[in-house]
Amino acid sequence: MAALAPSLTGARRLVVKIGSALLVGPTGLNADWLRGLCDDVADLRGQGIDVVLVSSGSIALGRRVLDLPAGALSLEQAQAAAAVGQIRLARAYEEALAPHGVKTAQILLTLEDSADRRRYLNSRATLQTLLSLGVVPIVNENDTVATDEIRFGDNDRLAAQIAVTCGADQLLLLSDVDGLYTANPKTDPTARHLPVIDQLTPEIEAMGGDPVSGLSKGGMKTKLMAARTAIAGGCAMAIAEGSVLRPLSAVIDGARCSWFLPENDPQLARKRWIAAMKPKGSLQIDQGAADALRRGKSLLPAGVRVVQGDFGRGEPVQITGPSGETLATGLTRYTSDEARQIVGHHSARIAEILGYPGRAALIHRDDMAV
Ligand SMILES: Nc1ncnc2c1ncn2[C@@H]1O[C@H](COP(=O)(O)OP(=O)(O)O)[C@@H](O)[C@H]1O
Ligand SMILES: N[C@@H](CCC(=O)OP(=O)(O)O)C(=O)O
Repeated sequence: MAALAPSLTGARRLVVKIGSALLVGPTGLNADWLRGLCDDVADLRGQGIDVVLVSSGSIALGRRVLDLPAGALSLEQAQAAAAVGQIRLARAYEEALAPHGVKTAQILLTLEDSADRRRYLNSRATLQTLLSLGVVPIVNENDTVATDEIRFGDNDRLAAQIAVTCGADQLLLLSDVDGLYTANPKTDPTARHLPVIDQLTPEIEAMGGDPVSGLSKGGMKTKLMAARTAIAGGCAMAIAEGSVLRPLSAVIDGARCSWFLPENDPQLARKRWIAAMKPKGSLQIDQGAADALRRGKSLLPAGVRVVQGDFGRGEPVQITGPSGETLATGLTRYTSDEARQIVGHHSARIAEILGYPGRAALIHRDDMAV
């Protein structure tokens, strides 16, 4: 059965969620661990995989800085701790990724941001743009305003929402447990590990218990809720033990984990998602390019005749045929200004025309719904 599990190196876009207990230890931030994680992230980026990090830890970090007593915090204390901890958390990621030449961005969201259409579209566009610029976004809940989220602790679900929002094909929850067991393994010695879950049955859902660790919020319950969101959106989800020094390498090398398989084909889900986007502009292509698209090829600048509209990298554009008929929607790898300069030219001339190197395709096949 384990043969069915996807591989992280096969991901196109990967979201990794980091639980508080991994990042923050008794003496504060686990700096060596964070460095190892970021080494892994940089390796994956180097392989052309987009990476988004959803990181918990602001409250755990902030409460140490503020010397707050052990045990449950009041809502106000938790919000104050989050405000203090988040600034350090974001800085720590920035410092660990900068030596690899990887840029970072901080995104703070609440669950309401995905419920409100305009805010959802804005956050999606920002994420897309950051990813198309090669940035690794560091996402957390906006704990200082999201009271419910603090009470329920929702970074597992937030991560799943982010994964679906940005069209990720894999979501990895790094936790203090190496996957889903038939019962909580910390309290039930008979609990059995489940390597691959291909359907979220009521029996599976009933296995999700609360956390035991004092720093964590959601336990297995919110991870199963996250799985529901992710797999329905065509995104495979894994739960892995993350405390080893290079946690992503460990998963790649076969460390035990649980995979939840997507209900829909991730490529198909992504294509549907692209097809539903409102185009920011259009590209009229010639007959040769239209034929190539039908044969499953990417769109090269040489086959484009006219560029219309004003769009940025990673934004949706409509592709029309020689007589103006709609052929596809795709995410462009060049801005409208760049596209206007390179269309009609062979891809080998892109660097010479723009003054910097770029991708051969104007729209890659994977980013196109025909
Ligand atoms: N069926 C289960 N399988 C595995 N872990 C479970 C299960 N039910 C409850 N748990 C608990 O969930 C914990 C993981 O969730 P949590 O502590 O919230 O992690 P994180 O901080 O990574 O979000 C485990 O350490 C375990 O105590
Ligand atoms: N947003 C909160 C964490 C909430 C949460 O989900 O925590 P965890 O169960 O450790 O992933 C914080 O940064 O402290």
